[in-house]
Amino acid sequence: MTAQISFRDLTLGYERHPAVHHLSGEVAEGALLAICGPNGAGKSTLLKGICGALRPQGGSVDLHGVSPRDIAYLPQGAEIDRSFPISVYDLVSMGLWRRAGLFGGIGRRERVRIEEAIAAVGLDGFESRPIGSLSGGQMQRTLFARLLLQDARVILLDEPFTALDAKTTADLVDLVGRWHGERRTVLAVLHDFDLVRAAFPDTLLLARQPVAWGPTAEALKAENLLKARHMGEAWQADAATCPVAA
Ligand SMILES: Nc1ncnc2c1ncn2[C@@H]1O[C@H](COP(=O)(O)OP(=O)(O)OP(=O)(O)O)[C@@H](O)[C@H]1O
Repeated sequence: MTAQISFRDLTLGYERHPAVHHLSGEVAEGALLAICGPNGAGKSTLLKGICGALRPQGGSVDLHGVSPRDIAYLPQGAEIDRSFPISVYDLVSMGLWRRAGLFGGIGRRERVRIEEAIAAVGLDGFESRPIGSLSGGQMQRTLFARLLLQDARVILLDEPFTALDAKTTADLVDLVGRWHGERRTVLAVLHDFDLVRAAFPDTLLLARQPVAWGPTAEALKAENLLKARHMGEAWQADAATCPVAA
């Protein structure tokens, strides 16, 4: 196995409060990994640590030559500002900015790629719509089209299918499968265990500390889920203490 991401006794948190700690292990290049766990388990925090938005309080994340800037990261819907006055076409085209630059640089070839990405997510005809007028599902399709253009080796998705209908979910899960087929490394935070079992070969079950990590059927065994739940309930009481970060 060639490692794409290595965690070494990683601790991530906010001020002195750790949200993820004692995480060690490797994500293989080309892996399709679900990250599951109770609310507040540190799942979003882990993605932020991988893409460099949050610096480790302890330990390290090694991306094996991939720059954090070359990672495609889709945050939770709530963190995306939809009041910004921009069209579907322009938002999708931002997926090319690393190559084309922020201003100009979009020629005929790039325009074809943008149109193809919009078509691939089923949004033909929506090109000039302001993003503020889109439904939640249409917005998520738009963001996936932008990811398509980013052409990243590592893709991080934070609850990408939450509040989507079955058809939109199925279409976007297909895109994730396509990235997996292209041997990109995809990590997705998910709460829907049925979906994880159906579409994600491997799972990291997190409750601040790793509870289980491996083939999905094994990681999501009832006893592991129970353990994660108990660990989740336990930290509510004394969330502020951590011998590692203190
Ligand atoms: N910006 C922040 N400042 C301070 N604490 C934070 C911040 N963001 C998250 N936290 C805390 O860190 C812990 C982990 O949060 P995180 O968002 O990573 O959990 P999660 O597993 O993604 O949860 P959920 O399933 O509810 O989205 C929580 O206790 C949360 O309150």
